[in-house]
This record gives sequence, C-alpha cells and structure tokens, in this order.
Amino acid sequence: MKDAVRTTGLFKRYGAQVAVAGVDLVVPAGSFAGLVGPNGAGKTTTLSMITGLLRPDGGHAEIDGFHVWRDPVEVKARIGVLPEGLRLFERLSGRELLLYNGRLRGIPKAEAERRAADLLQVMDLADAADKLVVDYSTGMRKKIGLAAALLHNPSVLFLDEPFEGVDPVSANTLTEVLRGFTASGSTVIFSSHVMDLVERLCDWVSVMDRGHIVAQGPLERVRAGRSLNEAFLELVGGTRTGESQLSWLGRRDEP
Ligand SMILES: Nc1ncnc2c1ncn2[C@@H]1O[C@H](COP(=O)(O)OP(=O)(O)OP(=O)(O)O)[C@@H](O)[C@H]1O
Repeated sequence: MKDAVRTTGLFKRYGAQVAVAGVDLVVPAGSFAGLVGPNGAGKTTTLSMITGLLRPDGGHAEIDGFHVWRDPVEVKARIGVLPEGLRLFERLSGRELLLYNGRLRGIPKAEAERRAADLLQVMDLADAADKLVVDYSTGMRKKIGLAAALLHNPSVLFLDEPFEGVDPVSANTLTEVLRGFTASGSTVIFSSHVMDLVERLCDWVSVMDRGHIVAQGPLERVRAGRSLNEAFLELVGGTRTGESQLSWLGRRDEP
C-alpha cells in the first residue's frame, strides 16, 4: 500500500532538550491514524515538522512521496492542517474566512462559495456564518478551523487534538465527516490523549514516548488483545500513585 506519510530519522532539539529523537513515522494512505503519547512526548513537534511549520534538525519527511522541505508547493497543495493553538483571522466572519482560504488555494469563487456553504451546514455553523470569528466559542473555532482545512479537499489531513472543546453532538458530526473523508481514500492523522476516541476511530496507531516511536501499526496489532488504554500504559510505563506518594492528600485529622 502507498504511504501517505513517511518520515526517516526526524530529529529536533530545543537547546539541550531533544524533543524528537529520530522518528520513523509511517501512515498508509487511506488510514484514519492516531498519534498518541504522554504530555511532552513530541507529537506536536513531529506534526509541525511533517507539515512544514518547523524545520527539522535532521532526517526527512515525505507526503504522498513528495519531500516536505524540497517540494513545499506540492506538499502544501496536498495537506490540510488544523494545528494546536490555531490562529484565525478574528475580524472575518466564518464564511469570509472560508472564502478567503478558498482564494488563497486558488479555488474559483463560485466553487469556494458552494464548498463553504456545504461545510458551514455540515459543521452546524450555518446560523453563525456571518458572525465574526472573534465571537466564536472554543468548539466553534475548532469547527471553522477544520472546515478551512478541508475546503481544498486535501489528500492528507493533520489534526492536533481536533475534539478538544467540541460538544458530543458536534464531535459526532466531525467523526462522520472524517470517516467519509477516509472512506474515499484520503488520510487523517490526528493527535489525541483520549484513548477511547482513538480506539473507536482509528485503524492505525503510532505511539510516541520521550521523542521516540515505541509502537506503530494497525490498531489491532498495537492493542494485541488489550484495550488501547492498557497497551498505552504498558508501552509508556504508566506510573501508579503509590501509598507513599501524596500520603497527605485527602487526609483529615480528627480534632
Ligand atoms: N518551542 C519550544 N521550546 C523549547 N522546548 C520545546 C518547545 N516546544 C516543545 N518543546 C519541548 O519539546 C518536548 C516535546 O513537546 P511537544 O509539544 O512536541 O509534545 P507533545 O507530545 O505534543 O505534548 P502534549 O501532549 O503535552 O501537547 C517537550 O519536552 C517540550 O517541553
């Protein structure tokens, strides 16, 4: 099967801190892939390097066979990104934001308007389409960000914590949109801490810990008969709070 994403020895350090320590990430085309790992594992740094937002100190990354740093135009045309801490043009309305993105991507005006209307409808943002983005809630911002990332029909979609702050009804809608997207052969890669969600949505999982990939492959192989949460805790050495730790917490001394 063709790989949508392939990195070789991807490496990044911040001063003395090695954030990504030689990562070989592989995601087959058409996957709904989860990138999971504890806080500080290097997920955001890895995704930033793959999407061309951050230059690696070593190694390389390919998307649909195109080199992220050598063929940036080819790569940028193929990817959609919903980054962490998304910055939006606050003084545009949701609709204007989508149309502006459409123009940047070279989509003809009438087609961009049609796609924007479809996306606003599906994301349940039609009533807020003419409201300024600055007045959107956290979940609405996620949804308009996702709509903007989908507008040009990318082949590979990168999402950093896409469901954070999104209500259950909207999360369900997003899930359906993304499932339909991968069913047609496109690829989704998203980072999350919510194992149940990853287990429910993904058919491919990459587990990162301290800058390394510690497990990667089809969900069933990574789980190996356990829940993904159990597998995750075993892989990253989940610590249990022993009785000796925080022994004062919750204690009420009798007067
Ligand atoms: N701009 C930066 N300057 C210095 N150190 C950084 C910077 N960005 C990330 N780091 C460090 O790199 C490591 C990996 O961070 P990264 O944000 O990639 O992890 P993550 O897996 O996305 O974490 P989280 O799940 O908490 O979002 C951490 O130790 C972090 O402190």
